[in-house]
Amino acid sequence: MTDGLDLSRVRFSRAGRLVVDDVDITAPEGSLGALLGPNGAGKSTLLHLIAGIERADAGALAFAGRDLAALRRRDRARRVALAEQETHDSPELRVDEVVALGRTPHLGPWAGLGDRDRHVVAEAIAALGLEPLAAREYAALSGGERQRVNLARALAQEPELLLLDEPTNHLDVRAQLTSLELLRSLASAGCTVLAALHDLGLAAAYADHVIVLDGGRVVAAGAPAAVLQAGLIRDVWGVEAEVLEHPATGRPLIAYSGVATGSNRAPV
Ligand SMILES: Nc1ncnc2c1ncn2[C@@H]1O[C@H](COP(=O)(O)OP(=O)(O)OP(=O)(O)O)[C@@H](O)[C@H]1O
Repeated sequence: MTDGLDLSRVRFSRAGRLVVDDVDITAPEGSLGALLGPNGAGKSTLLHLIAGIERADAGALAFAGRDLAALRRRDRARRVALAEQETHDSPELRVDEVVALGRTPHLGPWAGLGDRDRHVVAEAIAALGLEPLAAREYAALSGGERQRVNLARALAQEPELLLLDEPTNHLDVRAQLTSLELLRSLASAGCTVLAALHDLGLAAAYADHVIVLDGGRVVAAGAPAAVLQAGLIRDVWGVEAEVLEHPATGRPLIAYSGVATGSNRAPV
C-alpha cells in the first residue's frame, strides 16, 4: 500500500457486461498520471469507481492508505475531487457560484462561505483565468469555457486526489497547455492527479506516469517513454505512429502516419 492511490483487482460490470476487469493501479502521491485508452476502454467508469459515484463489484480501492469505500461521503468529498466534462447539477448558476460549489464538503451544516472559502474560490477562478466570466451564467458558456469552470470548481475543493475526465476536451491549444501545467504544479505541491486523456502527445509531454486501459483491462503502465511505443499504439489504438524524442524536452513525441492496415479496431 502506498501514500498515493492504490487499486487492486477492481472489477465492475454494467448491464451484465464486465467493463472494468481486474484492474490494478498504483499512482504515487504527488504524481500526475494519465489514464489512456480508446473509446469505451473504461476510463470514465474507473474514475467514477475511484470517486465513489459507482461502487466496484470486487477489489480494493485505497488512497493514502485508507479504504476509499469505507470513507463517509463527506470525508471522501473533502479528499477526492472529480472534474467531469459537464456539470449537470447547476445549469442556472453563475460561474463564481459553480466554482464555490467546490467548497461544499468543507462547510459546516447550513454554513455559508467564510473568508477563507471566498479566498480559495477567487484563487481557483484566477488560476483558470475566469475573472471575466465570473458573473456569467454557466449554461451560456462555450464548451471550453465550461471545461475551465469545472476544473476551477475541482481546485476550489482543495482535494488530495484530483481525478479529471478529459480535461483538455474543447480547449484551445494554449488552454490545454495551461491546464496541464496547472495539473503538474498541483502534483508538485503534493496532490495526486489522475486525468483521462485522449491526446497521447499531451500525456507524453506532461505525465509522470501513464496507464493504458483496453477493454476494461490495464494493458500497460509506467513512464511515458517506456509505455508509449509504436507497437503498443498500433495494438491498442489501431494507428501507425513513429515515436521520436522531443528535441527540447527529451520526452516522447508521437508522429502519426495513418490508420494501421489489418487492425481489428472497429472503424469509428
Ligand atoms: N450507462 C451505461 N450503460 C451501459 N453501458 C455503459 C454505460 N456507460 C458506459 N457504458 C459502457 O461501459 C464501457 C466503458 O465506458 P466508459 O465510458 O468508461 O469508457 P471510456 O474509456 O471513458 O470511453 P470514452 O473514451 O469513449 O469516453 C463501454 O463499453 C460503454 O459502452
